[in-house]
Amino acid sequence: HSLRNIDELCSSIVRSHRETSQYRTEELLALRWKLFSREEIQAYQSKSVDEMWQHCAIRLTDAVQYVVEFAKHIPGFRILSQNDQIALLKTGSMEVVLVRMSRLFNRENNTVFFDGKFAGTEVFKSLACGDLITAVFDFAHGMCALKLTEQQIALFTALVLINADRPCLEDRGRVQRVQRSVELGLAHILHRDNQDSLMHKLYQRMSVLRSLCGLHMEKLRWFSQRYPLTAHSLFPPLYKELFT
Ligand SMILES: CCS(=O)(=O)c1ccc(CC(=O)Nc2nc(-c3ccccc3)c(C(=O)c3ccccc3CC(C)C)s2)cc1
Repeated sequence: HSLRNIDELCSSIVRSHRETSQYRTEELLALRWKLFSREEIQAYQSKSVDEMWQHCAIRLTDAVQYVVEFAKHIPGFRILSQNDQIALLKTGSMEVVLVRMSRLFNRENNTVFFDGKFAGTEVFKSLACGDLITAVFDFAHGMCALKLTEQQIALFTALVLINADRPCLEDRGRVQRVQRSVELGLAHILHRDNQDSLMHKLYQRMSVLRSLCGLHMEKLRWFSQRYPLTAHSLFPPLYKELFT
């Protein structure tokens, strides 16, 4: 790995992160204080469980769509087999969405960007999965505390996605080689930013992410047992494809 092609790898990952971030951080920071009114919060809280789940699943699927685009622009990702690309997206796309979402988290009033404004946990009450919501907010809080730059987020999310430990990979060796180059890219960026100490913190975040996504899958299983019709016919196809 000459330094030149690590540099090239980093810039192509940062470029595809920029091109596939649904919202640019700066435009969202302008919205930071746009909160839901009492009436709007009431409206969310009076939705039925399956209505609110469906509403969220649609927004989550939008965000996942951009992650799929991001993955397709990562040089090493494209050379993997179709099946390995699907396997990595199946287990990694939600994790990438959660990392990306945390850049739009306002730590001052503990709100996350949702449906065009910033929402506190009370907005998600009718989902009936308070522990998942608390865990998502706590994770976002922890990510914000690291104050990652967009470039660091780009390399970190590429590493979250290209993970050779994922289940049912056909060519684990090839994924390992791509993962290694992305790891070198992240280490290069952190060294350049004089923040080598962040690396082990990011690895800790990755294990929190894994348990958080496990909780999301567990809640989704609970939901689809209780509301099979909604889960099977009203959820977006991509959501079903990736999360069930
Ligand atoms: C991710 C790319 S981005 O450009 O940063 C971006 C792009 C778009 C948005 C707007 C957006 O869709 N925000 C959503 N927020 C939440 C949410 C919800 C509960 C707590 C915290 C955030 C969504 C969810 O549906 C969600 C997310 C994580 C776990 C669980 C759920 C709900 C389950 C039941 C489907 S969607 C935000 C950020």
